[in-house]
Amino acid sequence: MANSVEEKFSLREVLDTFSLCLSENKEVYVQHYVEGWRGLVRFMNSLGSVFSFISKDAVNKIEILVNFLNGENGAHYVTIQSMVKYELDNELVDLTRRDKHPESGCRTLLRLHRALRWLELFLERLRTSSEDSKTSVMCSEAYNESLAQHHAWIIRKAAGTAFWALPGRQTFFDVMNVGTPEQVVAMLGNALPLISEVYNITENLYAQHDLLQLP
Ligand SMILES: CCCCCCCC/C=C\CCCCCCCC(=O)N[C@@H](COP(=O)(O)O)[C@H](O)/C=C/CCCCCCCCCCCCC
Repeated sequence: MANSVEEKFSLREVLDTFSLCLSENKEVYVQHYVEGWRGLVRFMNSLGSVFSFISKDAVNKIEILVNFLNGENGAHYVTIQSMVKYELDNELVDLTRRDKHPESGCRTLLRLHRALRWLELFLERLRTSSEDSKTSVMCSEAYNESLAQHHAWIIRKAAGTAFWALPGRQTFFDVMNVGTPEQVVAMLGNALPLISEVYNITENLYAQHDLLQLP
């Protein structure tokens, strides 16, 4: 009993983790970024095994970044900015096709970065939704506007099927464990600008170095 209380998911805590991502000079801490994703994956796992193919991929990418952070060159992976500089300076990124560095930090983080755009779009829809809005529709619209453009047909099909298994809006809100729908809306209103800022800083950094299409 004590365990289940301790482990109860709170979306507020997860989104707070994203607020820790930014340093004073607006660099993005990799540690907090992956912690934020870990929390989101926990939330997704609580929705059922139909999402496990998605969470496996996310966990795999989180682990790749954690291994860099804990590895001998970990000091270079403290922020996304230092990671990009280190990997580019040392030719550790496959720029045109996957070859010597198929799992660089830069390409791995890019996949999560694209997913962060999906999250931003989905949460914004959720924030402005009404009682009869369908989470499956909000989720697939957000997906089609973001991640889908980078996914093969088979992945899009599987994702589209999984979205139909999403619980309704009220159950979703309950699992988020934030409080009343009004409190959820307020919390999303506070969290979204932070998520957008992390997204925009990363997007600009990747654009500046021409890294947005890494294979
Ligand atoms: C209101 C509560 C907040 C919502 C909580 C959302 C929880 C979401 C948690 C995790 C999201 C999944 C992140 C997925 C990362 C996908 C990265 C990716 O694009 N990987 C593909 C490309 O990788 P490489 O092959 O190039 O290495 C890979 O092919 C993908 C495979 C799996 C399918 C990914 C489908 C993504 C759908 C995202 C929507 C998740 C919906 C969850 C609904 C709660």
